[in-house]
Amino acid sequence: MDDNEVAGQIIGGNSSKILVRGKFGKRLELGDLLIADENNGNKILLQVKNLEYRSQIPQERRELISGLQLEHEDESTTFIEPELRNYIIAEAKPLLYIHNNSKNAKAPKSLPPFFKKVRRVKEEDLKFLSKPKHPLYLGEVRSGSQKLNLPVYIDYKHAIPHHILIPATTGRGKSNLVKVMLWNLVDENVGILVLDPHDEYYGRGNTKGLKDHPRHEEVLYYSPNPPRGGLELKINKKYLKPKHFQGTVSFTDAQWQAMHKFYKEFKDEWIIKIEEMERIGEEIHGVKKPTIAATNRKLNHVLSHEDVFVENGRNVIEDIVNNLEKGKIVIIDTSQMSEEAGILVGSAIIENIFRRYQRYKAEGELNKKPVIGIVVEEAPRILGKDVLKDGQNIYATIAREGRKFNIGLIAITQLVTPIPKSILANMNTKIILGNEMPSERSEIIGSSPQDLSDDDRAIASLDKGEAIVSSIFTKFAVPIYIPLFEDYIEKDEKSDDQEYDIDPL
Ligand SMILES: Nc1ncnc2c1ncn2[C@@H]1O[C@H](COP(=O)(O)OP(=O)(O)OP(=O)(O)O)[C@@H](O)[C@H]1O
Repeated sequence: MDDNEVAGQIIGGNSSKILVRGKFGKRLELGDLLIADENNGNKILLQVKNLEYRSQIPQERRELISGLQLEHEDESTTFIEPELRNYIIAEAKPLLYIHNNSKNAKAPKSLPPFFKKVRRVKEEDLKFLSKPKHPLYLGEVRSGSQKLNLPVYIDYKHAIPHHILIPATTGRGKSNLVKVMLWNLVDENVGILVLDPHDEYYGRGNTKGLKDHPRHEEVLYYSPNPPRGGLELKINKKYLKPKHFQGTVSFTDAQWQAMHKFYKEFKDEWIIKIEEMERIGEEIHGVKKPTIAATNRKLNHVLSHEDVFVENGRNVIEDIVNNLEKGKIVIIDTSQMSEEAGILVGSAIIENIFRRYQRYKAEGELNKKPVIGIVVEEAPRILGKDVLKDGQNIYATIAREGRKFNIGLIAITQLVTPIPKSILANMNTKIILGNEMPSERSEIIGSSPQDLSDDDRAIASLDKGEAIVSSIFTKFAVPIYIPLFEDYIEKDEKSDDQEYDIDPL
């Protein structure tokens, strides 16, 4: 190894913590990826988890020296050979044992050689991070705060049905990450439903979004007031069922019973009939007048958006599901609706696709269908313990059973603690962005596929766009940098132009 490349030297440790003395002037950072080369060409990948000052000078003498410097501001009072007597020791965790062809990597079982010099990782060391058959791009490998030019992908066909969780406090880049992910999925055979309560993914007006994709015909945008190129979100109440209201407002047992009785009796006229009975003040099949009135009031509360919930017209839910099944991205703008109405719209669509995919599985047709991903923002609204205590909604059903039917959630959240542990543990890919709340970090770490017990501070100090991917589909918890969407698509457009320039046509 060229001496210029040396970042430090191994001076001890054990199988979970290797001690590396950092080279003076080449500061090691938390999260840095290091390589210890073995003589046979194999390598051990290490990651800096902790940094500590060490000094050969006794504490009292150090205090004296610093005191002299402070009081006399005398620069010459430095200690002799500071690089030898004061230095930094890094604790580095062995992450992987990489075979000399760099294509194979497994968990390390032996220690790197004692006194071995270590260097910083290079792109070619991580060739085993190859592009999978069904690529879902997440960003570039990051060593500490340095970005490498090495893309990180997971295979969406496996990763989406195993669910993806994106936790972070506000403003750390969750939506940016999802935009980058979706941009790259437009060309793939995967159906993605985006329930968008902030209307931030399509890119209305001058903001950039999925509408700017060269193949924007693969992206459908439904909104109560769509711009040109968008579609009207008008939902015929006839196609709503009682179970779609699970997770919207809290109904009593008697009110649920009333809804089911009306549905059984009047089928797709059930909502209209409840309204009618309330108006004329009649009882029906033993459902008491006050129950009818209260049920009607709650239904009206959820359905109060008259421009969205209408009494006639085609079945838009069916259209949406058909498009998902064709592998398209469907964005539903729920920004102008109440939270409950947005949840209802999502439930009606998801319940429909779930039913269809259950049928395909029973018929042995499921493998011919694209995988379906469902992007949900503010996940505790639908997966929170307090919501689920009223009964399981379709979102929780997908979190628990979707995998069997190739349907998965891409759940975005600021808080993970309100979500039941059993659901968190089922989310087998976590893309963890910065989080300053200790209780949240500890819940995320506790439910992660890889051991992140040493990463608490690293997660706290992640900058915008920096993340850690912990997944059963990656060989280690990969630190990544997510490009800014606007820059990323500009580059993508330029690289398309270049390809066009050299086209012989
Ligand atoms: N990878 C990145 N590089 C640089 N800046 C970024 C990156 N990701 C996001 N940002 C910037 O950070 C800001 C917040 O990003 P974003 O809206 O994606 O965060 P968020 O976590 O979704 O926030 P919120 O929870 O408030 O919705 C944006 O203005 C964006 O420009």
